[in-house]
Amino acid sequence: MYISAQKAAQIDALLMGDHYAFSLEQLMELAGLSVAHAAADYIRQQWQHAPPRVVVACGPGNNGGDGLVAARHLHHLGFHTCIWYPSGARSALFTALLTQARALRIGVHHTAEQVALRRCDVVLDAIFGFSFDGAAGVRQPYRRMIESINDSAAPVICVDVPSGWHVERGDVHEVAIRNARALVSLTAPKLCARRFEQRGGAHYVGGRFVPPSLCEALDFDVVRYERERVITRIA
Ligand SMILES: NC(=O)C1=CN([C@@H]2O[C@H](COP(=O)(O)OP(=O)(O)OC[C@H]3O[C@@H](n4cnc5c(N)ncnc54)[C@H](O)[C@@H]3O)[C@@H](O)[C@H]2O)[C@H](O)CC1
Ligand SMILES: [K+]
Repeated sequence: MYISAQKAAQIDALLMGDHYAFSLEQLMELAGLSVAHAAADYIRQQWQHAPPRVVVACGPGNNGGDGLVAARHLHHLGFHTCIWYPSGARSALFTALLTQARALRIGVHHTAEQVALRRCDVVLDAIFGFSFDGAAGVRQPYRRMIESINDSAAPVICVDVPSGWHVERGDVHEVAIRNARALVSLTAPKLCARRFEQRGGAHYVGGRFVPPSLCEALDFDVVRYERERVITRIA
């Protein structure tokens, strides 16, 4: 069930290829919806009385896009949410996601100072996913972003991969998210999720839309989902 970075990229390419014809918009919406449901489930178990502010930290790629979608769904689920997005939108899709968030009065910030992260916040880490390459370290402004999340000691819920972790080998780099409490794997857990589970973190999987023929073609399994749920907790 645990897959390599290469297989994760192959799954995405096949989903968006001629045979299955999903659009990136569709996949991101499904991913972000699953992330919001998993984050809400985790937060409601941990903070029964005073739900925290959720700071959604978004990186420059599609993992960041999942974060932008999740921020909107978390708002609809009743959470106080803000977005931390240093790169700004780089395509019409991301511009639309920001417009949708702003229309809900979700704050969109560029710097750590504007976000003013506090220990009582929860961070949704959507900085890097399965395309992270840590061989030459983390480039700015994301190095600073990860360091200030670590300095805040706020608990972190990670989208697909804890940012800065090696997608397969886990927490082996100098700059990486340290206070990861929960992980939401998308479609199938990446190999680093094994290390995450060994540390006792809560592990959810989302993405209840993958055609069985695609699993067969690429030789991987998906988790079982109960009733009408879009996420399942596996650890
Ligand atoms: N199948 C699904 O369920 C879907 C999952 N999705 C999410 O997409 C990400 C993968 O997205 P991708 O755009 O390929 O890459 P990332 O977001 O992981 O990051 C690429 C981004 O980061 C920059 N970068 C890479 N290494 C570094 C570094 N060392 N320092 C600084 N910056 C770095 C790179 O230049 C790019 O800009 C997956 O994990 C899911 O979360 C999709 O939503 C589609 C469906
Ligand atoms: K992440």
